[in-house]
Amino acid sequence: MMTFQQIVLASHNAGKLKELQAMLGDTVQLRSIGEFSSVEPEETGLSFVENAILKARNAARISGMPALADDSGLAVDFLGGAPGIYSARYADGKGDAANNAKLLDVLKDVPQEQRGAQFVCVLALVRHADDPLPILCEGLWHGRILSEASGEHGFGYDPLFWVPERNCSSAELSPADKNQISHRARAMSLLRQRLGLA
Ligand SMILES: O=P(O)(O)OP(=O)(O)OP(=O)(O)OC[C@H]1O[C@@H](n2cnc3c(O)ncnc32)[C@H](O)[C@@H]1O
Ligand SMILES: [Mg+2]
Repeated sequence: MMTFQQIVLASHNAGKLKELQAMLGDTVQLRSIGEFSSVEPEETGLSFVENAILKARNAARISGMPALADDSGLAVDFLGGAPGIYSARYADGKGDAANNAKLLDVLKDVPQEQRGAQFVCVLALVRHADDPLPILCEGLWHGRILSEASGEHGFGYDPLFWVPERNCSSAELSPADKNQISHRARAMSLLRQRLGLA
């Protein structure tokens, strides 16, 4: 069993840090890569897996600590899986509100039954920058894209993501509830098993 007291989280997204730390509890402390560097690596991979590994290696190199990365995004069926790995950059780096506005606009004439989508999360954990065997865990969360934003919790695309098992948007879930059922929760549950924390 691998034991870690502190891991650097290879993410500049405060929402991810909050969710992942809540899921890990106090057995492992996540430290943000923002404590070490404000430079974000270019996400040049063609898959969630490649980008997660790239971010984890970069953070381990900068911090000298074991590193966990989360590469995630929203895959919309009608758009052939877009924005996918480009979710953060969908509106050319203008941020969450612009990403959401663009998605609503692109789907404006698409009927409900064709608005299926899934959130994807890949977690990659490396013990050091050149780790030849990163631990990889993935999680999917199936839902639908709403035709208008709803809810104040969460971050990113949460206000547009309808959660069928709860009959509300992801941004209407309490943080604790989202952390039980989300794509990130599923990936983290697998990671906890791999680390012997489950
Ligand atoms: O790369 P880091 O620094 O971790 O932070 P990021 O926000 O750029 O993260 P990604 O590159 O993985 O892009 C993920 C995109 O998917 C969105 N996303 C991921 N998980 C989400 C969630 O649980 N709820 C809403 N949106 C989410 C998020 O807002 C981004 O637009
Ligand atoms: Mg990113």
